[in-house]
Amino acid sequence: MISLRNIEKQYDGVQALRHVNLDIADGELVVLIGPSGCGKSTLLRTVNRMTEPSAGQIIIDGRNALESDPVLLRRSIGYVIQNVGLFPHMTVRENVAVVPQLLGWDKAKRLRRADEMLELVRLDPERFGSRYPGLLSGGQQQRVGIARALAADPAVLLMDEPFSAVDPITREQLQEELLRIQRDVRKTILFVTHDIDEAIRLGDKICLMRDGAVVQYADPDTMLRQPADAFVAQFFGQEPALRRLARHSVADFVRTDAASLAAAAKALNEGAASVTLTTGARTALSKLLDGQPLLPVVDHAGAVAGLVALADLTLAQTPAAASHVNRVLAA
Ligand SMILES: Nc1ncnc2c1ncn2[C@@H]1O[C@H](COP(=O)(O)OP(=O)(O)OP(=O)(O)O)[C@@H](O)[C@H]1O
Repeated sequence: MISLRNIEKQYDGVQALRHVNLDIADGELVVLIGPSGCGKSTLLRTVNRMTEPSAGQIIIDGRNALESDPVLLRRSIGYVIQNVGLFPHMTVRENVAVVPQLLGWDKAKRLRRADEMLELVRLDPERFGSRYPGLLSGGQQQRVGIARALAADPAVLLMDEPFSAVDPITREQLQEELLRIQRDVRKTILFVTHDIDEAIRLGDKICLMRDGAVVQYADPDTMLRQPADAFVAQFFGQEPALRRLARHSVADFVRTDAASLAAAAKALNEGAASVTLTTGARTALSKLLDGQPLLPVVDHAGAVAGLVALADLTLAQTPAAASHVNRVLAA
């Protein structure tokens, strides 16, 4: 459990954080979001004391973080940033093993651990372990960054816009991977983003900030259904029901009956664009709105897994489609 109590931060003349109170339960992924300059990164960085608060308390698992040795504190908390910050002259495996090395693990143990972490983020250690980071794609580097942050098995992970620098398709894959990893490892995660769909997709809770203060702290569904004020409602936009689709992937809507599988196979043979089971439901909806009446769905091996149709994803188009969508959204 992380408890932030009455946190204030002043820079010369700027009140970056105002009276912030926030409790983050163990194993929860909390997304910080809000307009540019509202204090998201500053708040994130107070947790491992890269930024020292001007006032307030930070309690991590009952211990006052402001009384801990800041260097040891930082080593005990994973940190992932936008451009990863991998060491270019070290191999991928050595990069992942950096914190275990600082913690004094012996070489065999830390390299074994690095390979386990690379497998966790689905990078084959045989193929990627001895490469240098400059030879990896942006998405692969981001996976290495996550593997590195998890290597010493920290209970807490801080992620500051980790997926902002990659293309939208890679971003969706990384989001899916993070959710999968989180199901396995259950870390307490604070995650900063600018992207509302990303916040809704990933957050167990969302903390919306404005001018250094918390405006609303709630699970995504509550935030969308019961915005605390006009600012929150405006921030999340006019279409809360469509926003809620962001929590879903194609797998939640896919039709897998024999007729659908046959139609999907036929469409694929005719060269139709496809989506995967992990494609976000909103991405699938935009493709369908682009004019394709149905989308074949394939699994990770490229095999036909079913199809999604516009009626499945547009709310209330037909009573049957609406009730199917509402069933999924209510689940
Ligand atoms: N080192 C610093 N010195 C002075 N002012 C700072 C410093 N770091 C941040 N600030 C100011 O504190 C406020 C909050 O900044 P912060 O980076 O936390 O916001 P943010 O919500 O993460 O912004 P963005 O979304 O644009 O990254 C801003 O007004 C910023 O200009």
